Amino acid sequence: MTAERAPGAGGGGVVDGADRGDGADRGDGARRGLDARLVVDRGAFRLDAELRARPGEVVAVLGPNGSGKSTALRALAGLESLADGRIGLDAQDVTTMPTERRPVGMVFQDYLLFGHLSALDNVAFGPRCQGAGRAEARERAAELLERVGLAEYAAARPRALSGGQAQRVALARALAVRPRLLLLDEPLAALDVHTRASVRSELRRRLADLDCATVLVTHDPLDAMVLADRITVLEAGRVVQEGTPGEVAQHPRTGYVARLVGLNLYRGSARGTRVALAGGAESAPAEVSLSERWDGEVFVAFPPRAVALYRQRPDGTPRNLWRLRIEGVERFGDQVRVHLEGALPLLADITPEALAELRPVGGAEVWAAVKATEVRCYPA
Ligand SMILES: Nc1ncnc2c1ncn2[C@@H]1O[C@H](COP(=O)(O)OP(=O)(O)OP(=O)(O)O)[C@@H](O)[C@H]1O
Repeated sequence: MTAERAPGAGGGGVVDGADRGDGADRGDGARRGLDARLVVDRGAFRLDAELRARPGEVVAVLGPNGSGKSTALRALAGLESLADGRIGLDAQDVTTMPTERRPVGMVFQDYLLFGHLSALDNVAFGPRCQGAGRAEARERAAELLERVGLAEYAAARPRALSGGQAQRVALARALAVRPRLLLLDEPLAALDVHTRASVRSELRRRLADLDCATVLVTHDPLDAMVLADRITVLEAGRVVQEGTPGEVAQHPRTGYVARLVGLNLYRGSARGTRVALAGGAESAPAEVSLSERWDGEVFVAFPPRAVALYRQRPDGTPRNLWRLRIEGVERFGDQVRVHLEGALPLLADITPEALAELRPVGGAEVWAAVKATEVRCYPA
């Protein structure tokens, strides 16, 4: 479950058994996808971060303002030169390769579509720059617009597109250069709140279909949780945590991460007002009840402060009630954060007085309750 650090010099970062390499260009054993150490000096600020993403994997770089997210993305795109480190892409060293020659597609925060070009010509722009003929570039652009569901908007100018559609054109444009690395800068920041949720789910599905490595930067934990397979958290130019969204949410390693992902988050399958959770690890799948009806694959989330803990089974049973084991307790601001395990892993923030009343001894079992109205649900 927990992220492992590669042992030894030059290792660092997260590895798994199947892909344990040191990033050297060595044919079979070489790491595919992105394998980078980015060192950028900007006077008082220094970015020194390792970033890895396998082909088909989406890695979110999450961090507060000024933590170096944009610097990292710009360095990957070749818009920022490295003081030290290396950028490997599918075992090729692209550290000093000029931006325009890198097999990298980028979606900028406000999409930066060319206002005077049609959607089709916007998408055809990259292939044209790479030397494709006009007909070939437009053919590839048409295919990509179709893939993002915008075939009928080929002739439209950017100003005639909604925010979500403009984002799809920007994505098609980035993919048109057949990138081995896709970079997304705050991909949902330009959208209003109502559009965000639907575009987020749609973008997730599109990213899941890609076979290139994807790195996106965001300061919104929800975007990172929903869009990414793995999250790398940057603070002050350094990686402070990395892992799957579940790992990062359940085991914050800094106050920033804990506040940021102050959510219990699960994925599951909804039917009516019940969600059967996926991947219940060693235990039987738990269920979460909702206050409204949903169907299909969803995320359910609720904050630790929405959890009440009881020694005895409470009367007037709330719809979500689990018997769980206390695994640990720590101070969390003026609250106490209780780590629970069992049918589902859970964080509960309660007052020190409430903890005193529970009188937990090691491994004690308690009842954890969450009102269905506290549970947020959104499409996976
Ligand atoms: N052009 C520049 N020259 C010098 N320092 C810069 C420049 N641009 C950014 N910085 C500094 O580099 C650091 C990292 O900035 P960066 O924009 O990468 O952070 P970020 O995590 O993307 O922040 P935000 O979420 O606000 O976009 C900051 O301390 C910033 O002040």
